Amino acid sequence: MTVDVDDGDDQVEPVVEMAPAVPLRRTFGRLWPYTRGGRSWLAVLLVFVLAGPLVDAAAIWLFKVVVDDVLVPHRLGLFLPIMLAYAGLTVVAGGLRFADQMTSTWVSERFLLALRTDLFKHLQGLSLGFFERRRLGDVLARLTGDVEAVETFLLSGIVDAVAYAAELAVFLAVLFYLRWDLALVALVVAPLFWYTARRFSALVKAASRERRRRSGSVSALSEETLGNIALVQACNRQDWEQERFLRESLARFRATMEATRLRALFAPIVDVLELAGALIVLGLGAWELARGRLTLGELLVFVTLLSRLYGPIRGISRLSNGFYSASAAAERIIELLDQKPQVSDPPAPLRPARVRGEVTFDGVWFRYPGTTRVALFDVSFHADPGETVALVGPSGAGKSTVAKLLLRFYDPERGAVRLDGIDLRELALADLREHIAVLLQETLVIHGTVRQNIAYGRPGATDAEIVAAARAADLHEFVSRLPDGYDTLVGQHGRLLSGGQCRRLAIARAMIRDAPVLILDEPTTGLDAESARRILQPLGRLMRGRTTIIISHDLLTVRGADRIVLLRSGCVADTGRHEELLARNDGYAHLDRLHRRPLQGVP
Ligand SMILES: Nc1ncnc2c1ncn2[C@@H]1O[C@H](COP(=O)(O)OP(=O)(O)OP(=O)(O)O)[C@@H](O)[C@H]1O
Repeated sequence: MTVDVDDGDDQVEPVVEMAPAVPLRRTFGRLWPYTRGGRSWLAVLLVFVLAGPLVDAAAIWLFKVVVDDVLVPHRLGLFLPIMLAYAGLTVVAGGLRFADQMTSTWVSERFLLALRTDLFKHLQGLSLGFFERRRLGDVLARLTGDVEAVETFLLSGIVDAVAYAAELAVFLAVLFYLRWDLALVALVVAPLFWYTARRFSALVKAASRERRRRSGSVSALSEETLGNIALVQACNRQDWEQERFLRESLARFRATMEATRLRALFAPIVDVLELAGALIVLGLGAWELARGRLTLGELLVFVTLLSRLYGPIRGISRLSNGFYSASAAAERIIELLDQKPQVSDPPAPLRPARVRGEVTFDGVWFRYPGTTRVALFDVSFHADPGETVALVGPSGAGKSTVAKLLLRFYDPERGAVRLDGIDLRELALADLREHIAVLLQETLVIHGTVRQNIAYGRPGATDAEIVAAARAADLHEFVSRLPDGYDTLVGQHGRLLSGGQCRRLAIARAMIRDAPVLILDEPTTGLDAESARRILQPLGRLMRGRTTIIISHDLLTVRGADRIVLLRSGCVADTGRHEELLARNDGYAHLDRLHRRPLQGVP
């Protein structure tokens, strides 16, 4: 592998933007609710964590007793009970460590579970517009890597901080009890620890934010390249993609090295500070020993306790580095959690008992978020229950936008879209979409069996209903010939099915939804004449008795519609039946001629 990609990153548009900085307190407040359900265990964990240093301090104290009361005065009778006490303390310490490890893993994994599932739920509720703006790979990286990284921030962070604080308190108390003056001297280096930690954490945070951003970029590029592999290979863009990937990976590598360099530099600096503290105390201790103001046992215990004291001080300083790097991940999660869906349920949604399927667009104006161009411009049309309304017009006229508004992926800027006379904004989103079945241009097939794909339209559908839907979609015969019938896996994106079969699968799925309103977005796109002809019949069965909004370039498929709405540049240019429009609208007649031309000469 060559690693000589120029780092002239500044001129290149960033793959993924840096998430906005969030103060630590807010990060904490935003993530704390996810500990719900595990808080009592967190309290139990704290008890274990607090008990640990007490047991340790007792063991160290026993050591002093051994030296001063057994070894120095040669009173060996006390040896056995002291050893038994030692053994007892070791067993208790081991038990505490086990319980501590199990409980802390449980608490942190529960926290991650809650955070990740909530984030996933939140993402699923976000509007289509969010996904159209964001790079999916980056969103996935936040859902996986960043969630994982944030754990340090909240749980292990808190627990370790409490544990260190407890150790500090216990050991300091014993040190002060032994010799308060020596203890004070030992603490002289503490502010230096603190100052160094503060300086380093700011630098570590900057490097960590960069690292997380680049991880998102790497993930986004992987998803885009591998998801479009056919295009990449067909256009021979592998080298270019490799270069982009390498550039982001290198940037991530550099950011990781920078964070590691800072952390690695921090450790020896702390060692030097610690050694300085210990040497001062040792010097003073030896002086006191020589003058008979300190026993040997006391000095040994003092130095041992001192080494235990610096452990937590060093730990707390290290923790602040970990805190800051985890908060870089937390910022990326909070940015997602702060996203509000562009459309949401009304506070008190109307719940009509029965929907007949009357669709009305009433003076609808619409602009895609973040754009200035008006996509729909005072669009009005009406479909009575059971009627078929066709939306036709040149590419970019706004036909698919009408469908998106009917599904309430977006809300109109002005005007209203109504179902049975009720503004869609007054209905619950789930209820609205329950009443609409949709056949998109790109047929969506999930990785699963034929049966699962059809039943995706209505969970809980019986086998008989699935077969009936497949029959109506002219799919049953084909499925019956498959080796595993309805249990045949269709492969990711329906790779094992032809375009026409995928379309019929989608028809079966729409059929089983049995919704009063149907949206057909270019139902014959991408199919050859024979396949297109073969789906017309099942489509007809699907449309029967339902209000159908059919979007098509192809005037031949929409001639029979009850009404045709001719859209041009986001406006309704004309409305009427095929013959009426043909007679009075030159633009429509022109479109019609365009569609006929390729057919001329066909026998
Ligand atoms: N997500 C989006 N963000 C911004 N602009 C968009 C978005 N989707 C569509 N547009 C713009 O809105 C206009 C209408 O697009 P729309 O997809 O509704 O046209 P269409 O008539 O369905 O075209 P086609 O027949 O090619 O599918 C176009 O100018 C398009 O560029």
